[in-house]
Amino acid sequence: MVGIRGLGYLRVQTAEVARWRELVVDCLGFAEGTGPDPDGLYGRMDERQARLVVLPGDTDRVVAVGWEVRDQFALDDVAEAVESAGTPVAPLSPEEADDRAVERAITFRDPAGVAVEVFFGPVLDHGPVQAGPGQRFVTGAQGMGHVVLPTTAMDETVRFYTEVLGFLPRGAVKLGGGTQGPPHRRVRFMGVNQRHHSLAVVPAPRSGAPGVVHLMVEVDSLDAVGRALDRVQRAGFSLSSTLGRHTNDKMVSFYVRAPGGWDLEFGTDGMLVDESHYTAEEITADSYWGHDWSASEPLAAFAAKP
Ligand SMILES: Cc1ccc(O)c(O)c1CC[C@@H]1C(=O)CC[C@]2(C)C(=O)CC[C@@H]12
Ligand SMILES: [Fe+2]
Repeated sequence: MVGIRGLGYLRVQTAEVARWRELVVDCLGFAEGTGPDPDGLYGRMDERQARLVVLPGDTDRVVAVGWEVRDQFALDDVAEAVESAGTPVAPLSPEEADDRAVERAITFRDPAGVAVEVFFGPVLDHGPVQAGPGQRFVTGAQGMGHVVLPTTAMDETVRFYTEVLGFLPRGAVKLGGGTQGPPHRRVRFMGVNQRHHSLAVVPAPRSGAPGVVHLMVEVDSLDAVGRALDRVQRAGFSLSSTLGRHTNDKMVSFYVRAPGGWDLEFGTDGMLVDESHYTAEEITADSYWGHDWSASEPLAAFAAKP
């Protein structure tokens, strides 16, 4: 389909690694792996050594979004396409690649200012994935999940991901319920595999930390979502949105606020896109039911300049 096959990993930094551990390990059922930074948190979902890496830092922000390609040839193709589009590309050093448990990777900035890494050859950990009881993450051919990135350069960001990196448009939703009159601002969804969207971009008033709106991960049962929802509430995390079912990817999910003012979306029952029939549609509601955002604090990405 396209060079990039899926969301491979997300690296973030935080001033509150311990609270992150309570959220992702104790509540959301990530298995805890090990990695090069003894003070970091390495969240496993499957045979990969780590999908969600939480590193200690003084501010809360995304460090890198890692996209996976098939092999070394696909990686070279991506590097060439990005360079030709006028964006400087740097290889990661062998030490940096080891650090990420991949064979080789490159890095560059997207028009939203996010550090992107593209890699091939993830190193596997064949030990059992000690995820939450009875819980399995949905990854494999659909990748780790999806990320939603804020951008002050909407058109360039969408053009970059679609025309340079080969992401496929997977529809849109107007912001403000479409009541504001043209020109409309839209959230745009993009995919690289059968997961409806691996990436969405949202127009935002400013750039900078945290540089992300949410990360979505999927599990294989509604009961696992419900139990995680019980645990996040018992552990005193605030729900950004109640449980609901989205109209585009059909995912049943809730959103929980992570330290740093962005969200983790935790869902199940996402649809599989069949590219032989799919056309990009515009939805007019987030959800069939649920997804009440009214009690949540504003996302840091949409707050006025600090
Ligand atoms: C509409 C939708 C479909 C599938 C998703 O995985 C998903 O996260 C969303 C929600 C996107 C949602 C939005 O459209 C408007 C602006 C919102 C409410 C935010 O500020 C965060 C989530 C955003
Ligand atoms: Fe989402």
